[in-house]
Amino acid sequence: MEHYERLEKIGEGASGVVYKARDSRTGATVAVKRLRGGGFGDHDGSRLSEDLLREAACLEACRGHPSVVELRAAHRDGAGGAFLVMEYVGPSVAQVMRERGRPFPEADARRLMRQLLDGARAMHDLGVLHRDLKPDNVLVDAHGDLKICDFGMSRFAAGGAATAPPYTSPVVTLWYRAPELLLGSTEYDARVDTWALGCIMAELLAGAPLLPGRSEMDQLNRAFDTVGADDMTDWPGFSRLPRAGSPLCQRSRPPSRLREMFPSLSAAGFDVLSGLLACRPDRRLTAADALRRPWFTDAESANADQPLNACRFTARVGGVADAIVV
Ligand SMILES: Nc1ncnc2c1ncn2[C@@H]1O[C@H](COP(=O)(O)OP(=O)(O)OP(=O)(O)O)[C@@H](O)[C@H]1O
Repeated sequence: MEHYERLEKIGEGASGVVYKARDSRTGATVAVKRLRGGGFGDHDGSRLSEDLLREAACLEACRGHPSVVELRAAHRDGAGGAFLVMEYVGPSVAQVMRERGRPFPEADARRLMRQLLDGARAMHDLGVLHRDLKPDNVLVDAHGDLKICDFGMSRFAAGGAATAPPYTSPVVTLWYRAPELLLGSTEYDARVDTWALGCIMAELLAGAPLLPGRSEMDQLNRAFDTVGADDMTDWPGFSRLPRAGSPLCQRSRPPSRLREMFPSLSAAGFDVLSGLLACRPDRRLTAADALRRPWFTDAESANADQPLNACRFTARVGGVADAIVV
């Protein structure tokens, strides 16, 4: 860590603290995430090493994709700490939305979703599940482009018995958690990420979270009441869900309210939104499917996706940083 001059704290979460820092060898501004110990398995640092290796390995696999934050280095220090050094990007979409205080127009939302879906498609092709996509984990750079960060919950899911299901449940922050996860699934796939991307798309368009649940069951109720239960009980994987017997699944539900919630969204935009937010995983769009829908492929929409004004984002960076004394 002696090469990194700590500048200011820029974030803090369950897995660690993130600082803006300067690499004294190159002068580059970087983000350094110090992974926190804690929990029984950390006594000898083995759990910390495992977490560091997994987050670093998933980031490393996606390295080079413009919509994924770039890993520069991963270190363990003598004091039992672990660090990830990444390119410094900028504020999160959550911070930008809070300070902006109003929804994004459809053309901006489409441009941002194209980047997020392309990053997700690339990571899913590589067998990486992010498992914690949310506006806090999407960063905005000085050009207004998005980069997915925080691979602390991610894991490899493809190939080899060691990576086959069952997977951990619960994963994903409550408001962005797919119905099958809320029902306890341990055999989920990349579509848990595309559900979260559907929630992010709705949030960009509405300026507020779509499903701000207070508990797992409240979250499931809100999901069913908003997008419809979509014959969830007929999904072939339904009977294997640990909470398949929940009375919430038997209750009759009104049809989806999504269209009335987004009346001015174009038909092509609604096709993507409703496809990402299909309750049944087998009917939900993958990231690759979504990118092939007319909202993204129409020549007119491709041309309309102009870059957002960079100043809109950079002006806010100083306001959200929390300066510390080094
Ligand atoms: N490369 C980066 N550039 C700029 N800011 C970053 C970068 N990486 C992380 N941050 C900031 O730090 C915050 C926390 O980072 P991260 O999500 O990786 O930590 P975490 O401990 O896993 O958080 P959580 O528990 O909330 O998921 C992010 O929301 C973001 O604001």
